[in-house]
Order: sequence, then C-alpha cells, then structure tokens
Amino acid sequence: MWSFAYLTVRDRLPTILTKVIDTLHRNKDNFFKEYGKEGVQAEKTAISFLSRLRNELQTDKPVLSLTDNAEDSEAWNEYMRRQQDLMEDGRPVSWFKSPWLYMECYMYRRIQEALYMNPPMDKFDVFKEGKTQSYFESQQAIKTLCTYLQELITNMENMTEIQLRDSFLKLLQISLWGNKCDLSISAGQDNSQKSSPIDSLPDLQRFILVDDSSMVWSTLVAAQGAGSSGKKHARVDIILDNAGFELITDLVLADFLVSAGLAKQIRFHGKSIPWFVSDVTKQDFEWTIMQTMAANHKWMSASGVQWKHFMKEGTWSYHDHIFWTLPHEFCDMAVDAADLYSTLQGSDLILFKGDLNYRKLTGDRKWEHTVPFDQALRGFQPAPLCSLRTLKADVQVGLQPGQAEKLSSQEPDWMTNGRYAVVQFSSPCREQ
Ligand SMILES: O=P(O)(O)OC[C@H]1O[C@](O)(CO)[C@@H](O)[C@@H]1O
Ligand SMILES: [Mn+2]
Repeated sequence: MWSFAYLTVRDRLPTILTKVIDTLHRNKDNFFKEYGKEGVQAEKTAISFLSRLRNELQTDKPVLSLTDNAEDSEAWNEYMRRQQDLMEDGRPVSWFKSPWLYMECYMYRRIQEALYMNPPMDKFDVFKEGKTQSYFESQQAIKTLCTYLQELITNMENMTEIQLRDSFLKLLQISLWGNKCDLSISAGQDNSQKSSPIDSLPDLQRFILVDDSSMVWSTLVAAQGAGSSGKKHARVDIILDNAGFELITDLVLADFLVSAGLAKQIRFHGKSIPWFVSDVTKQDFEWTIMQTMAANHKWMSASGVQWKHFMKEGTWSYHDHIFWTLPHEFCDMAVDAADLYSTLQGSDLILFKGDLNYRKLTGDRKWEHTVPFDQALRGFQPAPLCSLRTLKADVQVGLQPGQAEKLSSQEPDWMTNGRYAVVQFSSPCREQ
C-alpha cells in the first residue's frame, strides 16, 4: 500500500503546482493592466520556472539550492546541506527520497522563488483567491459565531466562573475544529465551514482523541495572579494556521480571552510568505479584520470593529518570522531562531494551531502512539503550550495503550482523514 507521504508528493503537490500555474495564467490581463508589458513578461518567466519545478518533482530530480538571495535563502541552503550530509550513500537528496515534511515545505518555498525572481510578481500571493473564497463560503458560520461571541460578551458580567470556563472550553473547541478547513489537504478544493460551528460541538466530542483543555484553562487562571501586586498581565501567543473560517475562530477565541480578562495581550504569529495554500499572512490577517468590519451584519461588523480596535491599541499584535516558513522542527528553534524562542519564553500560554505545526512539534517521526507528548517535543518547551490540531498526517503521540489499534481496526485512515482531533498540552513546570 502507498504511504500517505508518497501519495502527497506524487499526487497532491503536482496538483497544487498546476493550480498555481493556472492562477498566474488567469491573472495575465491584470498583470498587464497593473504593470504593462513588464508584468506579462514576469508572468511568463514565472510560469516556465514553475513548470520546470513540477517536472523536477515528478521525475524525482535532486533538490536545488535557492538562488533568490532573500532573507531566508541562506538558512534554507544551510538546512539543505545538512540534509545532504545525512544521506548515507552520498546520493543527492531528491523529491521522493527525502523526509516529506521537508519536501512539502521546499515546494512552497520554490513557488516563492519563482515570484521573487520575477518582479513585479514578487508581491503576488498565488493562493489569495482561494483564501478569499473560503472566507466568503463560510459567511453563514461566521455570522453565527460572531453573534454567539457578542452574546457572551454582553452576558459576561453576570457569569459565574463555571459558566466562564464552559464558554472558554466551547470556543477552544470551535477553534480546534476550525482547523478542518485548510485548503492544502484538499489540494485547493473548497473546504469551508457550512454547518453551525456551535451546534456541531456535542457530536464532535467523541472525535477528540486527547483532550487536555482543562489544563489550558488552569494555566490561564494561574497566569492571572502571576503579575506583581496581583496585577493581571497574562500574555497568550497564537501560532496561526489557516485563513478563512479557521482564522475567524482564532480571532473569536482571542477576543473572548481579552474581554473576559483572561489575557491582557495576544500576540498572533503568521507566515511571511504564502504557505501550504491557506496559511495566514499579514495581508490575510488585515484583510480578514477589514472584511469582517465591513460586513453587512450587525454582530459581524461589531466584532470586526472591536478587533481593529484591539490591534490599534496594541492589545493584539501580529508578528511574522522566517522560522515559521523554514523546514526545521521546533526543537531546533532555540538554536536556529534564538530570538523567536526567547520571545516565546515570555508567553503564559502558546496555542499552536493545526497539523503542520503538530508535525513540526513532534519532528514528524514514526513515534509509538503511546509516547508522551512532552517526550516527542524533545526539549521544545519555551512556555506552557497546547496543540489544537485535526489529524491530517500520520504522526500521533500521547494516546492510551490500545487506543490507536482500536482506531486502526475501525477506520484505517483515522490519522489522515481529518475527522479526528487532539488538544495536547505540555508545560515546562508540569510534573512528568
Ligand atoms: O493546515 P494544516 O492543519 O497545517 O494542514 C496542512 C496539512 O495538510 C497536509 O498537506 C496534508 O498532507 C500536511 O502536509 C499538512 O500538515
Ligand atoms: Mn495550514
């Protein structure tokens, strides 16, 4: 039987590349309108670069160093040299003979190289249309969620601690399931939220394989009293994943944390280049807030206005760092991106959204399913952290003995079909 990794590199990645080429073709007139002949020439050259790239992939050619002299090129090339040194027989690292996490990341970085090398295409986001469309296709779910949020905020003053906790846990789960809506697993096909995100929760509960959310709650509560003279100053960092509905669920959760006084500061971390089809860039982040503000729906626009205000006053902030679009596992962060690691050490709670982040947290290894999450992190513990992830790749740790075997017998593709999820927590000060 073919592995999921093999099928990804054989089928899904070339499909994504073909769509990227199509997108450039379709935008030819726009490039002409905006940049004249120079724009059309750049589009042509980028397309031939991307066609060559697709051919390199499909014929298992050796990976090539980056030549675009961008901020992250040297870090990439250095990583590639390291991977080459690991090859036992000295054969070149090639598309089908390397760790698939590395090859997937590499493909997205090479797409960016095609654009960087062809200004004025260098600012063009080849995935923008898909992300925008997925936001609009989730409109009804977004309205429902924003209405729910505004109701919670209105009633917040009268809430008991238990009610507050329950509301938090619901929004955490909504953000978790928001991760179903990524466009990379579906190779760019529509994958938006159609049903009510709140009504679906009870039915989805049994698909959560590990649920550490009560530890997330305790961490937030403990952080409340941590400031000098009992001042509340908790800071939450959210390592974002996908734009569209998932981003809305993250913003709603972040709004709740601030409005309920559970956090004073939220730092969002996104990607500095278009990534894995639907991941959030700064432009997507700002667009989503503006779009929500401008919605013709009372509670949606009220939410958007509030979010814009949080950004303006600095309660919320957006950050990107090249490390998030390097192929490195997170246990490399302390050495390879020491500045980012030390920033994260200042957090009271870090939420890692999505499947790719989970693969990087665990190094995408063939771990036994019962290996503890802490162990799979291999020393990556900048602060208390939690992974909110729907399963879309074949790595999973922290399960009970027998749990994986049972799932495999019932549903052989349980790790990749996106129906299951985990909320997994780890804290540097937790007793092992
Ligand atoms: O948006 P997410 O949750 O990181 O999902 C993207 C995932 O989809 C996949 O492309 C599925 O193979 C994985 O490579 C990746 O981890
Ligand atoms: Mn993603």
